[in-house]
This record gives sequence, C-alpha cells and structure tokens, in this order.
Amino acid sequence: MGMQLRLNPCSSSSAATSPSTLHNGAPYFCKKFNFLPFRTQPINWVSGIYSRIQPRKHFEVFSSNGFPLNAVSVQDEQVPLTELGSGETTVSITVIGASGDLAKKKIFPALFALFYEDCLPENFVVFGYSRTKLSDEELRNMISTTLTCRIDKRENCDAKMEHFLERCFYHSGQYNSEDDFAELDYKLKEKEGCRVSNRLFYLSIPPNIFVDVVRCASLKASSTSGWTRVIVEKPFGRDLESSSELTRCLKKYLTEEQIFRIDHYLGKELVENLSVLRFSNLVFEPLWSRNYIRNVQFIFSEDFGTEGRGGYFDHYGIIRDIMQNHLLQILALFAMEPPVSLDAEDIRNEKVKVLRSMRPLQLEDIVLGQYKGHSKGAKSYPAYTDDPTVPNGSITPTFSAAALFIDNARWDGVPFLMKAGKALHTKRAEIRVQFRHVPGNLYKRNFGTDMDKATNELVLRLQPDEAIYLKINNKVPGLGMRLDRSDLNLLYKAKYRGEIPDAYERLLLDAIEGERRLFIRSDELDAAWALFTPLLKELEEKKIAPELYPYGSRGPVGAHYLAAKHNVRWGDLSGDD
Ligand SMILES: NC(=O)C1=CN([C@@H]2O[C@H](COP(=O)(O)OP(=O)(O)OC[C@H]3O[C@@H](n4cnc5c(N)ncnc54)[C@H](OP(=O)(O)O)[C@@H]3O)[C@@H](O)[C@H]2O)C=CC1
Ligand SMILES: O=C1O[C@H](COP(=O)(O)O)[C@@H](O)[C@H](O)[C@H]1O
Repeated sequence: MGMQLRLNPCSSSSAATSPSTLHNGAPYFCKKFNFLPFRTQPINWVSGIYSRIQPRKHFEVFSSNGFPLNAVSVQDEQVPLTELGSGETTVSITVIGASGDLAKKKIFPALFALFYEDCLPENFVVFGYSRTKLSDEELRNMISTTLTCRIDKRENCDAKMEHFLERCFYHSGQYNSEDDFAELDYKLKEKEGCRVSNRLFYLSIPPNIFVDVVRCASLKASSTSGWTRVIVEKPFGRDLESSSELTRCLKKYLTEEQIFRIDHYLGKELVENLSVLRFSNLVFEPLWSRNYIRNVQFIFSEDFGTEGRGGYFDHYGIIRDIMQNHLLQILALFAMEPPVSLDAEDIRNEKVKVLRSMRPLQLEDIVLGQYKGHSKGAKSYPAYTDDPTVPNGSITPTFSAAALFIDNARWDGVPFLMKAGKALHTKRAEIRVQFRHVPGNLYKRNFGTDMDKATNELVLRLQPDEAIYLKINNKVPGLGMRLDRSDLNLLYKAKYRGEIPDAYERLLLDAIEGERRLFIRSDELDAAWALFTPLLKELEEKKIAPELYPYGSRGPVGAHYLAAKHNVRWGDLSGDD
C-alpha cells in the first residue's frame, strides 16, 4: 500500500468527524467494581471503601488497585460534546490481528463490555488492523456476532452495541509496512481530531511478527501528543534466550513502561482476590508459611483438546502454554512476601524476588502426558496427533505435572505442585492449600489413622463457578461425637450479584489507565524462564516421550507417583473435592 501525501487532519475540516460526536450522552459511571452483596442498599466503591452512592459530578476511573487514575482525562457529563476543546484527550485502541481468533473471541467483546459499563473514556475509537481486506462495515459485521450483553439481556443492549460499532473502524495492511502504519496513523488522526491522542496497540498476532509491528507502529503511528502503549500477547519467546531477545528488540522501539505483557490469568477475579484474602484477613497471613502449610497445588484442566490451535500448540506444549506463565504467575503472587504497597513496582519486585528464590526444575520433578484417542459408546474422541495441524509422531506434552520448591525462609521444603492438561475429564482452574495436621489432635481417633483426611484445605476455585472454600473438621450434630469434613463455602454466585468481568476487560482497562500491576515486567519474565529453560532443553534434547492418557480421563498415572514422592495427594482427586 503506497503512502500518499495527506494534510494533517487536525488542520482540516475532517476533525469534525471526531468520534466523540457518536457518544450516546449517558452519564459515565464505570461499574467495574460494583459487586453488591445481596440484601444491601446500592453502594459505591470509592478508593477501596464502600460508601453510599452520592451523586457524582465527575466520572472517576478506578484502576484495579482501587485508586483513581489520572492517565485518561474524562468529561464532566454535563458538557455538551460539541464544546469539547482541543485540549481534550482521546484514546485509540488498535487491535493488530483483528481478523484472528483471540480478537474476535476476547478482545472486541471485552472492549464492548467496557463500553457497556461506561468504563471507556468519552472520546475513544477502536481500530482493527490485519492483512485481510475488510471495510469498516465488514469489520463491524464480523465482530457484532461475538458481542453479547452478558448480563441477562440488559436494557439498551442493542442501542449500546450500535453506538459501540459506530466507533469501530478497520485498516488493512501488512505487518512490516511502515507505509501501511503511516496510513493507519492518518486515519487515527482523522478520528482523534485536535485532541491529545493516547494510543493503545494490542498485538493479537503470532509472535514472529511482534517486532515488525512494534517497529512500524512506533515509527509511524505513535502518538505525538499523548501516550503510546503496546499490549503484547504471549508467548514471550520459547525459552530464556528467545524471550530476552524479544525484549531486547521490543526495547529498541519502546520503553519498558510502554510494554504491557499480558497474562490473562492475572486478570481473573479470584487471582485478584488472592492478595486481598491473604493481606487483609488476619486469619490467613500468619499461617502462610512452611510452619502451617504442607503443600500448595495449582491445577489447570480443560475438557477439550487443542481444537484448531494444534499448529501453535505443538511448537510450545503445555509447560510453555500454561505452566511457565499462568500457573507460575499465580504461584508468585501466592508465595511473595508482603509488598511495601499496592504500587505496581512494589508488587512486581516481590514477585521477582520469590521467582528468583525458586529451584530450576529437574527432570525428576516432572511428568509428561499426551492425550490419545478412544471411543466410548457411539462417541469417539480424537488423539492429539489426529489434529491435522499437529505433525505425525509429535511428542509434545498436552499434560504435565511438576513439583517446584522455593528455597527461602518462608517456604523451605514445601512442595508447590502444578498440574496442567488438555482433554481431561473436567474444566477447572484452582489453587489448593493443604495445611499441616493439628499436633496431638485430640480427635484423631474419630478419623481413624488417615491424618490426610483430617487436615484443613483452602481452595480458591478460579473457574468455573468462582468460589473460596475451607475444608474443616466439624462435629456431626447429635449426642455422639462423630466428626466429618465440612466446607466453609463462599460461592460467588450465591453471595454476589453482578456478573464477574472477563479477565480481558480488567486488563484492557488497566492498560488504558496505565496501571501496570497485572502486567509482567521483563525481569519477572527472565526469572520465570530461568526456572523452566534448562528442563525444556533437556526434554527436547533427550526427546522424552510423554505418557499417553485417554481423552477425557484424569491424566497419566505418573502424576500420582510424583505427588506421592513428595508425600502429597492431589486435592482435586481426593473424592471430597
Ligand atoms: N486464541 C487464543 O485463545 C489465545 C491466543 N493467544 C495469543 O494471542 C495471539 C493471537 O492469537 P490468535 O488470534 O489465536 O492468532 P491467529 O492465528 O488467529 O492470528 C491472528 C491474525 O494474525 C494474522 N496471522 C496469522 N498467522 C500469520 C502469519 N504466519 N504471518 C502473518 N500474519 C499472520 C492473521 O490475520 P491476517 O491474515 O488477516 O493478517 C490472523 O487473523 C497469539 O500470539 C496467541 O499466541 C494467547 C492466549 C489465548
Ligand atoms: O493462554 C491460554 O489460555 C487458554 C485457557 O484460558 P481460560 O481463560 O479459558 O482458562 C488455553 O486454552 C490456551 O491453550 C492458552 O494458550
């Protein structure tokens, strides 16, 4: 696409087509944190404290650490849009790879959900960018099929969708063409008018083109008046070297502050709650160490296979796809020391420290599996290698279990077990904390000799059906003295009304607001890769074959042996999970 000489739209009349004229005029009130416990009056979340709703003159944006942010200027709802001055700001969000799976499945719907909740700033536009030739209208048609008013068909949904789609535009271009990005820049300026422009690029593309896009975008489509930020999707390399190289190349064009490495697990509600649970409840933090915790388990399972993503997956495998990022990030949050504050740098400093205290994985710490096909009645389930995008004879693991250790004073000797697999019997993600037994437990007899059964277990179920429950021993009511296992159960859907936002909503909003706490810093990434890289290399060099497990099963039996070696029983398979 050739670059044409164009006038600066700011000096032309095209500024009149600015996106703000499309705004529906509804008062802004971002409901991001309004999870109302049942039976309470309307309340408002202000700087982390519930208070009664007061009519507010100004819209305040709250980042996920609960503090209002000033990164995006927003309008007094009373100001007529036509009176907006040139000093006002805009946010332009460009989804690179807009024709792809993630963009359709997650990014556009998350942006719409933010718009629906009035969480996007007054002046915003969304641009799709990819090579596929599409008109604005075709992009709108494409994404409209994936937008939903999640919250039981709420009022004005169709109208809101229309308003949102009117703010969506498309530009087709190559990923390595500076000219095409200059064209995009022109179109962005046209929409931004003379306002201060803030630009967010979301790289929803395969990693081999990350650097090309960042080069072209930063050279030709950066904001010249406001901020420019780039959300980078995983995978961030395949190992320590390739990840460091990617970081080095990105930093030729961007500062670390501009790079938002996304791990969508950090945007999940229960992962957000992990630190709240731990640091704001006296009953947990004092127990959070080797003195009381016997082991911790991080479990991810999906009840479907690679389904269409086999080409990507075969190059990475389950360790890189889930363990090195999602599960390790949660582990770091779980095990870090209390941060000095909720500031992004303070939290990320603590995560780095704990990651650096961990022992790199050894071959004996790991079990690998791969699902095989089988038939059950009339139904047959494919093997991983039946996926046409997977090479014949692939030994890429679709399941792995691992034992990790943190060599610091708090966690010395405590096994941190991870388990991740595709095509298993269920879909779930959870953290399980198994506590030590009560010394000299007076009631031991009432449980027989199996001390495992009598210990407490705290479960944070990330998905599905978000919940926090604590397994306790309880007296069965009656005249006798019989104990059983009971749960103190906080099931979110029973306790809170309101839909839980998708992880991508939280993370996109944070990126717009410049809140970095839930994004991964480059030294965190290095520390994470340092733990897994030697093992991954050894697995590949020695061509270690995975143990086969049937599609829809509980995974390979080797996972039980690994746990048993560390005197652990998987909590999700205990029968009373
Ligand atoms: N899909 C998912 O569930 C998840 C994806 N991710 C990550 O997000 C990113 C995007 O994922 P996803 O949408 O699934 O990816 P896709 O494979 O769907 O690719 C996105 C777009 O990039 C373009 N593209 C694809 N392959 C190439 C290529 N070889 N060279 C140049 N352009 C290409 C295509 O657009 P066009 O041809 O129109 O230019 C495509 O529509 C990836 O980094 C992925 O690892 C992370 C978590 C989950
Ligand atoms: O990053 C990834 O995550 C998904 C699972 O995400 P979830 O939010 O649906 O639990 C996984 O399917 C995919 O393989 C992986 O790349």
